[in-house]
Amino acid sequence: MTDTAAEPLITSNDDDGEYERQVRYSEEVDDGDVDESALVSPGVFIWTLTLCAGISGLLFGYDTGVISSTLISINSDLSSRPLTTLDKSLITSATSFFALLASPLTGLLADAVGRKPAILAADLLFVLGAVWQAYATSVWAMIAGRSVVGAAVGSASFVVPLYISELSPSPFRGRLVTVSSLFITGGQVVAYLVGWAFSERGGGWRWMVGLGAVPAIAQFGMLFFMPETPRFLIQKGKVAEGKKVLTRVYGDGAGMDKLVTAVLRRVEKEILEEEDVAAPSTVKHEGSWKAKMTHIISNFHQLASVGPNRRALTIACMLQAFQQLCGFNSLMYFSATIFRLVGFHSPTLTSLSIAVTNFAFTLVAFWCIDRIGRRRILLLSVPVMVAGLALCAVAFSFIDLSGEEGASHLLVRAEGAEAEGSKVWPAIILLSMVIYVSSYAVGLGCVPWQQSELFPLSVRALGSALATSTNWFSNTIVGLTFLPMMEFLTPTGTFVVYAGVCVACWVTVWRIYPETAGLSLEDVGGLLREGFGVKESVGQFRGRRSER
Ligand SMILES: O[C@H]1[C@H](O)[C@@H](O)[C@H](O)[C@@H](O)[C@H]1O
Repeated sequence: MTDTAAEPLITSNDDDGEYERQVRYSEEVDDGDVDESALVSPGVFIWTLTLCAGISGLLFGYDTGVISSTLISINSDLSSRPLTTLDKSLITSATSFFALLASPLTGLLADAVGRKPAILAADLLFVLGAVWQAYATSVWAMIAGRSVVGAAVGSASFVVPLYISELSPSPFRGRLVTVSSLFITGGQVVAYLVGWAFSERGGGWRWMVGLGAVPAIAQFGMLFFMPETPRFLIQKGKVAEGKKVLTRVYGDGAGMDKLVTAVLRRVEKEILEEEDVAAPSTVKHEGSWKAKMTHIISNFHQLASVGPNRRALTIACMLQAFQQLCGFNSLMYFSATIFRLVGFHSPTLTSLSIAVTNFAFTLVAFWCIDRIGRRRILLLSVPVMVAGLALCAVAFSFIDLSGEEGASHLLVRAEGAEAEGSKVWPAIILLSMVIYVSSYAVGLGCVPWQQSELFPLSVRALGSALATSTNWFSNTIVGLTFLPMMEFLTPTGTFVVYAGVCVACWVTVWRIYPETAGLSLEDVGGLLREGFGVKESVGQFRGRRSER
């Protein structure tokens, strides 16, 4: 390792973000020998931070999962009348729509004031939204409450993986980011259970939605003990503080001080290299509003015009779009409806099996995401999703859904009637959905949330935020189109369409998604410098695996 005890590359001269930079890195830094692969486990400090931050994931899962039970137990409690289909659609889609709007705004906030304040802001919104919904007396008040929760979910869903990924040592980054997916899917299971527990009580839905405030308050309290990410601190010139956090992340075992200094250098080097590319006016005088606006515009410009950034954005948005367009959340929102339609007597319990399968297989992802690699997991799991969907499509074609009203009244039928006939095909539908959900949970359910690692520091928050918006945009589309598709394309046609999306996903992943497992955040950028770096990354990954 070269001269790790030398002066810092970026020196701070005051606390308010104005700082000088010393461009002297080229000869002194050789980061090729930063070897994090010798680290054995993440350590208590990083585990504590990951678990604290993960609470936002729990809220994300809870608030998106609880809506199906809430809708069926509201009865006439809002606006003194039963909910119409339009009310239900608006209440459901308000969340994803506001999540879509909130992500880029929080991206700017996370860039300007930090990742930690962005989590804090999301907590305040979670509490406000929960209380608002719990006291709502009209449909519009409920829609407003769901919108506030949506803004919270949108912010949290992008900032938490970003926070964890910027804190994690590279060998564990995939796993630690997947912890937030575990919290999401765990939150969905809790939401189903709470929904089931309160569904028979008068006004029980107020408890369902109001309970969401509790974890948010707890996380808000814990946040004060959580640090900002070292990468953000160093970028803002707070090098000593950043180094302190890195030291706590890596621990003070033998050789760790060298490793910490080397990681610090690598981050500094990346910042300086990026600033060489950016317009000089955006680097100096960060205090004024005009400069802030120029900085934001320059970030958008950098994201769209600099080759590696554009490629990172393409991969991240494409993965997030496929995560939703493959139709998974139509099961989350409507599985009870589907199971009742095909004749299950306890549809809520059956749909709980979907949520539990999703959670259980996210645990499998947690185990294998760094070992097997992100790309390989997707290439292996997406074909299984296709098989599950194809089986589901075939099984539906053997079930007679024509009835008196015909397939055009699926929702109404689902509430009143059941399909007649053999129990075999409904069981096959359940089996096919379990196959589909388990393969989704292992791959597409969590790999796209690794998005932050694709972007260099200067555009990481903004890039991740735009990819998260793509997720919520696609989520809204699936939410709005699922029932009409079931009606006009038939259930068989609908699941065939989702299978087609999965095939497109597989081809795209195969062509453009490089293997990023085990690479440092700063090295991923190097892969995307000339192209998508797929071949090179796969070769490097094999090399790293055989060394271990
Ligand atoms: O990663 C999560 C997870 O897979 C959830 O189960 C799903 O509901 C979300 O939409 C997704 O973003």
